[in-house]
Amino acid sequence: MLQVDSLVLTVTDPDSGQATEILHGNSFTLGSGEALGLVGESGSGKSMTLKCILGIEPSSARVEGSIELDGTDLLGSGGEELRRIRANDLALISQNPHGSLNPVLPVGRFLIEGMSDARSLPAAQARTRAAELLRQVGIDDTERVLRSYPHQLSGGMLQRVVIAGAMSGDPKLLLADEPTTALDVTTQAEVVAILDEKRREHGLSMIYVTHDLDLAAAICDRLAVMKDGEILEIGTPEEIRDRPKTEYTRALMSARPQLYPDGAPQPAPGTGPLTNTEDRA
Ligand SMILES: Nc1ncnc2c1ncn2[C@@H]1O[C@H](COP(=O)(O)OP(=O)(O)OP(=O)(O)O)[C@@H](O)[C@H]1O
Repeated sequence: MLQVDSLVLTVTDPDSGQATEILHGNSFTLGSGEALGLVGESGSGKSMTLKCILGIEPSSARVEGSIELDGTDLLGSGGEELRRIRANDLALISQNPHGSLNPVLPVGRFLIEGMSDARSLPAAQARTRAAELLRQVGIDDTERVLRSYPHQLSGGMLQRVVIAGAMSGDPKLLLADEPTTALDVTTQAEVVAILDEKRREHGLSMIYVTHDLDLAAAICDRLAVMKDGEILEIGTPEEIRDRPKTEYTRALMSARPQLYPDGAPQPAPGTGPLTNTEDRA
């Protein structure tokens, strides 16, 4: 469903006029319902890859190559149509959920406005649907959360709200950019579990950006290892573990001593029932 071919991103410094190539001709594909982990150290170009797909690269950037979503080249001409496709078919879950939510709107309004048929739904019905969305991401006290403003909720609760909002828009592809980095460890496991569960339930494709090879191996079908703007190798977690093609991948794994400690794939993290204990509101 997604085919990225020879993706090059070049950024020009507005002061010096100097051009720097950030992504160096990367190619990868993503099948329907598949999850790909983009793994690599800081600055390797993971977030920039997602930004190119979303069309939110820096204004000083030039993107070359092609990014096809179900046959439509997102880098092609036809601005309005491409914007519509991106808005309907892609959903971003970023590191900071505050960036996805309007601080002056209660959470209920955010969810209702994100519903594709919001305008045609009677208010009470939209609210019932919003509450149902929250229940699906493990939030029980829906009335209070729907009334709350983002600053009144914890990061973990907000990230669940963002996931609920993403699901309500019925996207084809989830782009998750280190969605749990800002959360405490217990909450991280809960949010990853809910994201993984909902993605599978809805049959969505996903690109999951992370530094954490263990985590990516647990929730993704394939991993792409990135370094300095280049994808070095792509393979299943087992292939990356058993037959790493590059020294860099080997080093990345040896820097993670807990990866496959028994030689067995790790189970998906935190698949138990969710609690709302991290909510401070
Ligand atoms: N707005 C920008 N303008 C110019 N260069 C940028 C900009 N944002 C990031 N870069 C550069 O692009 C490269 C890739 O950055 P990117 O944010 O994609 O890395 P990353 O792998 O996602 O790292 P992290 O895990 O720290 O988020 C880095 O060298 C970074 O300095």
